[in-house]
Amino acid sequence: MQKLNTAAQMRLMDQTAMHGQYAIAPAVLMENAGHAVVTHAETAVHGWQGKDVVILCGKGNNGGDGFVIARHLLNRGARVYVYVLGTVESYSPEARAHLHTLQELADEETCLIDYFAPSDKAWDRLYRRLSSSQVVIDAILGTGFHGTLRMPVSRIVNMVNEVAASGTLRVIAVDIPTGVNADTGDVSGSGDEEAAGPVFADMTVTFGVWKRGLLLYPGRTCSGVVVCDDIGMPRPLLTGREDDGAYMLEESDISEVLAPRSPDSHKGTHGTVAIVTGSSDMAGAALMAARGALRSGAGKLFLRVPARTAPYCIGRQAEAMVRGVGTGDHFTAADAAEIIEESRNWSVLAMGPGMGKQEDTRMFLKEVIAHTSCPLVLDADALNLLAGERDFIAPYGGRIIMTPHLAEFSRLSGLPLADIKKDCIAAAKQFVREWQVTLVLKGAPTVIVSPRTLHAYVNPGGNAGMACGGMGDILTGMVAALAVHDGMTSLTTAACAAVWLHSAAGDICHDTYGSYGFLPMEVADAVPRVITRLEDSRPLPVLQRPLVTEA
Ligand SMILES: NC(=O)C1=CN([C@@H]2O[C@H](COP(=O)(O)OP(=O)(O)OC[C@H]3O[C@@H](n4cnc5c(N)ncnc54)[C@H](O)[C@@H]3O)[C@@H](O)[C@H]2O)[C@@H](O)CC1
Ligand SMILES: Nc1ncnc2c1ncn2[C@@H]1O[C@H](COP(=O)(O)OP(=O)(O)O)[C@@H](O)[C@H]1O
Ligand SMILES: [K+]
Repeated sequence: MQKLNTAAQMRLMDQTAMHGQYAIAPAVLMENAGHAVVTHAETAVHGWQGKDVVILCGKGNNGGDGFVIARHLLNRGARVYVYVLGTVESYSPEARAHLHTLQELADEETCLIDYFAPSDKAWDRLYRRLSSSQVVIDAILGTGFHGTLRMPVSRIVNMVNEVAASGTLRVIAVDIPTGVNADTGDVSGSGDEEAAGPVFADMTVTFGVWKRGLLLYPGRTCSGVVVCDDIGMPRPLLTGREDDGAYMLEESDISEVLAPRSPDSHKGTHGTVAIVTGSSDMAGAALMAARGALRSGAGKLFLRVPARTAPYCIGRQAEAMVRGVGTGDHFTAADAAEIIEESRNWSVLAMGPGMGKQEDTRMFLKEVIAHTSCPLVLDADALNLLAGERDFIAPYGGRIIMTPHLAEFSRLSGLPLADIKKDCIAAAKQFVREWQVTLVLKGAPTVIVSPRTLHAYVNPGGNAGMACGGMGDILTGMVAALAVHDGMTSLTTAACAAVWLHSAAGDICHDTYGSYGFLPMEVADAVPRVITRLEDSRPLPVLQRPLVTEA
């Protein structure tokens, strides 16, 4: 699991490393940062020897990294053209020291330093320099960026993007591309066509730990391939938990929590999953949720649908035990007692996909939530029906997982869609603080938040081929099956595992079909292969350990 930090958390990390107990000299961290960029980017640019490299150095410490980069590139045989956007006095002591060293190396031939002062001539010179170079290093702004890019940075960035679009210039970003908000992934110019956009990099070498903006869209689109280098930060700072933590899920996190099946297990060991959902014209949603659960290892599966939906479901998924409830084409309050009674034998209950939005279905839903005791997975129409029902839900939140996509989340929470998109991690955490549920905010990427710790887990996988009706229904069944998977330590752990497996199965389908036309059922059918891959990759039998520390 990789930490995903905000700019403020990075500042604190830097402060603790340099001025706290560890007392690392600031120039050393900057040295390590610059050296890391040169080393990691070497393969991406097919070697530095003989390359012409433009290094754009802003007036903060990101620019300071640029001075270090220039020195190391000279040693590797490149010619460097360093554009300095700050004044010598304005730099931090460590950046100034590195600039001083570089000045000693300036020879007008292999190392040219230009204190950039905008003028027609200067712009023209920069454009020609970019056009005749093979690589540009974006050391303009790092985690200190906020708001919208201002002159002269805005024009420089536009120029870099324009020349890079011609295809001959590789763009390497230092720490984060200039113009990407490290906390949110929002970028300069979003929503304002007049404003300058961010740098679009081929590669970003980031320092210490990942910044959230490198993983969240649209920032992720600007970052290219991301490499994280620890630059010698003390280990406790790299791995310690943060108060407002966010973490990126990785394959090893999931393989460690999915316990191998015990050879003498039986169907009762693997959980009795109930899916209570569907309505007259949405039988498919119920069937897809059922398939998601079965392909994720549910021991037994009960499917309960409205009476008139049952004929479309019976026999379509032979493994599911299907029955119609009531008399109509959607659930009504009168159907609740039967489900509540049956739930005594169920390990988990999922509701919502294709359930419809009738008022009497809302009554049914609230009755079932209030009078059952097993974990509940609520998706799709169940969430639409519960919009604004925070006070009703919160007391039951400890056993509820909600899996909204962004539009459902907007309806449910009352937050405008644009605000959610601007900072989805903050929106998800705020919601969980109030509603007290485990939240799976689906999208690209999907964010899971634990109600106990308020930590956010971000799943980087999946692909645009998964943007297809029914994909979420599969996930609903998967979350339910994993919630009662042998050895899961919390609903948050189960939700993380389900989301990761779902996206990895989607990525297998992408490998086969590309971005178009693979089906939700095919994603479900790929899940066992993902689980097998995880089992095969395990070096040794592992002891169960919690993915999510809930203490
Ligand atoms: N010890 C440290 O602090 C280390 C920091 N490092 C580097 O330092 C960077 C952070 O340095 P800083 O905090 O100095 O921040 P930056 O270098 O990102 O830049 C801050 C400057 O940018 C200006 N600025 C902010 N928004 C702007 C906008 N919209 N348009 C134009 N100018 C804008 C600010 O006024 C400020 O002068 C990191 O990203 C990393 O590259 C590395 O050297 C590793 C060690
Ligand atoms: N571009 C994408 N990248 C990654 N995952 C995606 C992408 N588009 C969709 N998905 C995933 O597919 C699923 C779609 O769910 P949802 O919108 O609820 O579909 P439906 O309601 O039609 O079943 C979510 O898990 C989402 O994260
Ligand atoms: K940068």
